[in-house]
Parts: sequence; structure tokens; C-alpha cells
Amino acid sequence: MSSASAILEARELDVVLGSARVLHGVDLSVTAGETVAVLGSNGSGKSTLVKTLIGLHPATSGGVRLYGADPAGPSRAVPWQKVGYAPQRTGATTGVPATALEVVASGLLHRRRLRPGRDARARCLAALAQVGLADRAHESVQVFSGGQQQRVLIARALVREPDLLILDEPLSGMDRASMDALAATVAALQRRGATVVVVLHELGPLAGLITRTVVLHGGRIVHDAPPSSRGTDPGVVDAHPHPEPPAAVPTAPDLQRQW
Ligand SMILES: Nc1ncnc2c1ncn2[C@@H]1O[C@H](COP(=O)(O)OP(=O)(O)OP(=O)(O)O)[C@@H](O)[C@H]1O
Repeated sequence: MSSASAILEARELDVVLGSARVLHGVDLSVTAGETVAVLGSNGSGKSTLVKTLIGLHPATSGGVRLYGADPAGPSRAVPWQKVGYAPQRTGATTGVPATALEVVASGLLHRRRLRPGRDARARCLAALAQVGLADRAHESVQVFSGGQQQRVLIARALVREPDLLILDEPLSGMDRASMDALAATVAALQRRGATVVVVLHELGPLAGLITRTVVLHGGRIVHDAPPSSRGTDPGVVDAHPHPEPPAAVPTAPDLQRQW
């Protein structure tokens, strides 16, 4: 199913979670260098889509490819060291009494590298500086505010210097200065050719950086095009045109997963 330069692909993807069919026949192909915003109302399937794209949920039918390999298959087939992922803020840190530096350092670990390299500390501090938290590196994340915890998770994704960065609602709970800092970070990643997939409710300061918007509604892609061709401001797609479903099932933070 692979397109030549696609680094992320879903083909006729269906995902059933519990008794709910959450994604229906999703086709998506992301090529290197794109900055894709995934938009849609609460419960439309955005988080489920990005989690399935990186193997955190299995595809019920259809297929997913990440760098040409099945992300839910044998881990060595996917170059995980190239992939940074920051999950949606869950308001919790799994109760593990880790410092911000330790959480970010876990982003340097994966199955082929179980011990951080010599430059790990400097890289972690640099990643924390990118999210404005270097001065709090040695504090427990349990005392951080929700927005600060979100920034630590983003730093954990950034520390890999990823070629593919996936952010799930990174702006949620962030103050304006942090949003602007994230926009500058995404711009820097773009300049070096990285690919970014970002779940958003509003484009905010990222608006000028988005090269493509994908809109989900009821688990289906209902729009997929560059922002300018859409005809309406993609930043307002989350206008809740239908009754809001019950709150999303909280998912466990991904702090423990070490690729
Ligand atoms: N593990 C699960 N088991 C059962 N249903 C689930 C599970 N995870 C998500 N869902 C359901 O799937 C639907 C889509 O959830 P998802 O988190 O993907 O939506 P979203 O578009 O990211 O929403 P939001 O904008 O609120 O974060 C929701 O109705 C949710 O309740």
C-alpha cells in the first residue's frame, strides 16, 4: 500500500475501541516535510487516529504504515528513534515521582538504546529550555501545573530531535508565550525538513506553519487540503455543530513507554 515518499499512511482504516467504531475507512498519507493539522470536534477520533498511526491502538481493519512498517508489529521494523510523540494532556503524571529532567531523559531511550548517551543531560536541558522549563529541570513533575506538564511531555518528544513529531493538542492549557515558543520550535523543525502532525482545536499561533489541514467528523475524514483552499478558516472547525458527546475516556499518559 506504500506511496513512495509517505512516512505515515493509513488505508481504509477502521478502529473499534470497546464496542465503539471510532474510525471509519480513514485514508491518509503524510509525506516528509509536511506540517499537518488534524482538526475536529471532541470525540471525532483525532487522538485515536494519531495513536493508531504510531501503533498505540491496533487497526481493526485496513492498514497503517509508519516509515513503511507496521507500527503495531515487531518494534525493530520502525525507526522509533526518529519519532517524537507528545500525548494529549491527561492531567496526571502516572504518580511516578520523576523530575522534569528524568521525564525528558526517558525520551532518549528506546529498545536499541536503553541507556542515555553521554550528551543526554545537555540535550534534555536544551529540550526543556525550548519549552521554557530549564530552570525547573530538577523539580518533580507532580508539582507542575497542567500546562507545565504538557510542556515537559513536548520536551520529551523534542529531545529525540525527531524527523517526525506528533503532538496531540499541545496548545491545551498553554499560555500565549509558551504557544509562541512552540510555534518557533515547529518552524525550526520545518526548516530542517522534519514532518509534524499536530492535533488541534484552534490553529492559534501555529496557523502560519500548517501546510495541510485534515478534518475528522464522526471518525471520518471530511476535509483534507492545504489551509488556503478550504474556503473557511480551519481554525473555527471546532464550532461543535452537533451535541457534545460524553467526555473522552481518559487514557493513561505515555510516560512509561520507552521506544
Ligand atoms: N479506549 C477507548 N475505549 C472506548 N472508546 C474510546 C476509547 N478511546 C476513545 N474512545 C472513544 O472514541 C471516540 C473518539 O475519541 P478520541 O479521543 O479519538 O477523540 P478526539 O477527537 O481526540 O476528541 P477530543 O477533541 O475530545 O480530544 C470518543 O467517543 C471516545 O469516547
